[in-house]
Amino acid sequence: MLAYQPRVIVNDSTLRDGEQSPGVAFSLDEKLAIAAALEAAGVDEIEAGTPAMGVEDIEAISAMSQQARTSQIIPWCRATRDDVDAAARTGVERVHLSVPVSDRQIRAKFGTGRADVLARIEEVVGYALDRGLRVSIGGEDASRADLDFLKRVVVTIEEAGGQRFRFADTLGVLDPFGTCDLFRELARETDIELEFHGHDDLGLATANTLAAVRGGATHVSVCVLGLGERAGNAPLEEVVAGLGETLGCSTGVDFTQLPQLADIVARAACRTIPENKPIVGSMVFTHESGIHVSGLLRDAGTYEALDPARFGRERRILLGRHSGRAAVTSSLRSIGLEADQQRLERILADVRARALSTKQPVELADLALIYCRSGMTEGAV
Ligand SMILES: CC(=O)SCCNC(=O)CCNC(=O)[C@H](O)C(C)(C)COP(=O)(O)OP(=O)(O)OC[C@H]1O[C@@H](n2cnc3c(N)ncnc32)[C@H](O)[C@@H]1OP(=O)(O)O
Ligand SMILES: O=C(O)CCC(=O)C(=O)O
Repeated sequence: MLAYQPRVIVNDSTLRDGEQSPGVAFSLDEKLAIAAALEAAGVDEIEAGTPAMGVEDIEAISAMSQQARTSQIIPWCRATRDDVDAAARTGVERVHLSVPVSDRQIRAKFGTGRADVLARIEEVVGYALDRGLRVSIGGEDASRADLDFLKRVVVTIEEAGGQRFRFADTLGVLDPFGTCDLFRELARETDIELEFHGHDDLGLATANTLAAVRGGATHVSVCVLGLGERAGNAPLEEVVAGLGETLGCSTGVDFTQLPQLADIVARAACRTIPENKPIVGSMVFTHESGIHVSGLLRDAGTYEALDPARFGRERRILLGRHSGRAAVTSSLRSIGLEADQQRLERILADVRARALSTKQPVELADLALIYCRSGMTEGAV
């Protein structure tokens, strides 16, 4: 039997933490388009913004909530009555309330201590429940908090009637083994839902998110393309693919929608998608090296663990400085050309030289020219 959830709920925060990326600002139309694309991809929950920011944000969250059919729209709030009141004005049914839980943040932000945080949770959860809202609580900086205190936090949430605790690795300082252990400890303490929100300061956000699920997290907080504060958050596309591929968990996300979703978000965020970005980068299903291509042409599984078609992508073979004979022969055949062994050697040498001089892949049109030239050389000899 699996020790972790076979169906993990995805909470996408592109429109909240994602928009907190320096310089990123989404218009209402962009927010509605992103929310629609997230829903079309099968994302369960959309953290849609921060009502405390003002009327524009309240109206945007409200508009997304009216548009949504299957995704739950959830506003992000601080743990205050005023923020709950602002959230209630959006007309949503659920609210997420965040509170610092590390001693360092509690002291700096509230000038108080742990008892104050527990009292705030109790008070504000009750306040939100009285307004007919379902409540989850976010523990900001949970990764630097005392574990025994975190256990008291989850018990307090449960007793107050909250339904979820989000563990935030706010500064991205956890490692996967530690994350898994922490979730095992918390899952032993409570029956409420447990969510992980990981930042990527050490490049570990995806790994930590998968480890949290392994430890008992029921929910994962992610952003498309890993947008978010500083180095960003765990990328939605990596987490859903990783959960499926490595843990065999389903998320309900339609992987074929991921490239389009990434394009919509990248455009709205004015960010380019790195070519090697897992799942959605333009080059991640493209192969050049001779040994790989020779293997792939016999059996795609030799050098491809992920089937590009599952992600709405296509395999591409490019010619370049690392190409071998099998790749060149196959590319020539794709444009109706054949070369004997000697001619193939000349073509391969030319392909490599061209790739080096241009620092670009050698396109099929270039290959056709190289092929013609190799015929002329042959005639001249
Ligand atoms: C790790 C994260 O991602 S946390 C989410 C970060 N998101 C944002 O900051 C959203 C954008 N923020 C904003 O638009 C503004 O900061 C607002 C509207 C939320 C608040 O604006 P202001 O009233 O001008 O406050 P300001 O930004 O100067 O400071 C934040 C205040 O929230 C308090 N605060 C911070 N976190 C919490 C919390 N979880 N619960 C209660 N209060 C909190 C701070 O202590 C500070 O209080 P103070 O004004 O009494 O000193
Ligand atoms: O408390 C939360 O909801 C998490 C807030 C956040 O974005 C973070 O701590 O990184």
